[in-house]
Amino acid sequence: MTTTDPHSTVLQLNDVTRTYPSGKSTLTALDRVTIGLRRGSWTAIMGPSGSGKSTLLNSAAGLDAPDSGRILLNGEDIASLSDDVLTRMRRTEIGFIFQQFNLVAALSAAQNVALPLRLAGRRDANRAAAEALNSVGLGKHTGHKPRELSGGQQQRVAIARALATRPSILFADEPTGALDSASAATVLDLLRALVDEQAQTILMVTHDPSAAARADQVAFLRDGRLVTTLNGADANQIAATLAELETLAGTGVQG
Ligand SMILES: Nc1ncnc2c1ncn2[C@@H]1O[C@H](COP(=O)(O)OP(=O)(O)OP(=O)(O)O)[C@@H](O)[C@H]1O
Repeated sequence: MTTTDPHSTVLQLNDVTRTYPSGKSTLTALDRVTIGLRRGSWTAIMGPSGSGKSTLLNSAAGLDAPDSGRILLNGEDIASLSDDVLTRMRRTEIGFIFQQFNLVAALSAAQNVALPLRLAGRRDANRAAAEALNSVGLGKHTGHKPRELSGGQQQRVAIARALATRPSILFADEPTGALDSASAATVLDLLRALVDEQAQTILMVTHDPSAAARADQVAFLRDGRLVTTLNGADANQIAATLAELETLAGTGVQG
């Protein structure tokens, strides 16, 4: 399913709306969001608490179905896929990394990375896992359990695991939220290199303006709406935009 067109749109959300029941009314977590991610681009999603960032990530990853609108992954409408096909697609076309790494504590780094490859039926899972760990600079730590690794190293194992199946897109939910600034910088350098050198596509939710500044574009949500996008902005510009949105969040005032 992976396309090799260097300029292709990997992920496209068109007019995506997601509501939740809230007492007698409904809460609009995503309000007609439209955004496209080109291959080899890194997009950060920011916004005040409750603005819809997690809902956007979960919808884009096919974990949560929108009420209306379309989500296309490599041109395919994920709503049109059967559960089986969607599950298989998630295993191979989508990688996920989380704030708390979510590694299996009882397994070594290599076994953690081999897991998705085994699920995908790959016979060369061990070799591919070793290669993936090598590529994130952890070739000497393949036998270590998560507790024997630093937070930054654990996140790099998680990145190797997420990318082992060579997915079209990597979803990152606060990937540096649990890291000190030096480890965060190493992880962000790795993500940047994946985008620049391997044309990896990344969609990242973060509260940290300096993490968002490493992305190519920063999309800001407020009250479920995509209100503005910055390209190539520095951390100060991003922090200022976020602060402005935080003062307006929940007011219904259009920024
Ligand atoms: N399962 C759910 N049931 C009801 N309401 C929900 C549910 N999930 C999210 N919401 C609501 O939808 C809105 C958007 O939530 P979401 O978690 O996407 O925001 P967020 O920007 O990720 O917030 P945070 O930065 O605090 O993680 C919030 O008002 C939230 O309370």
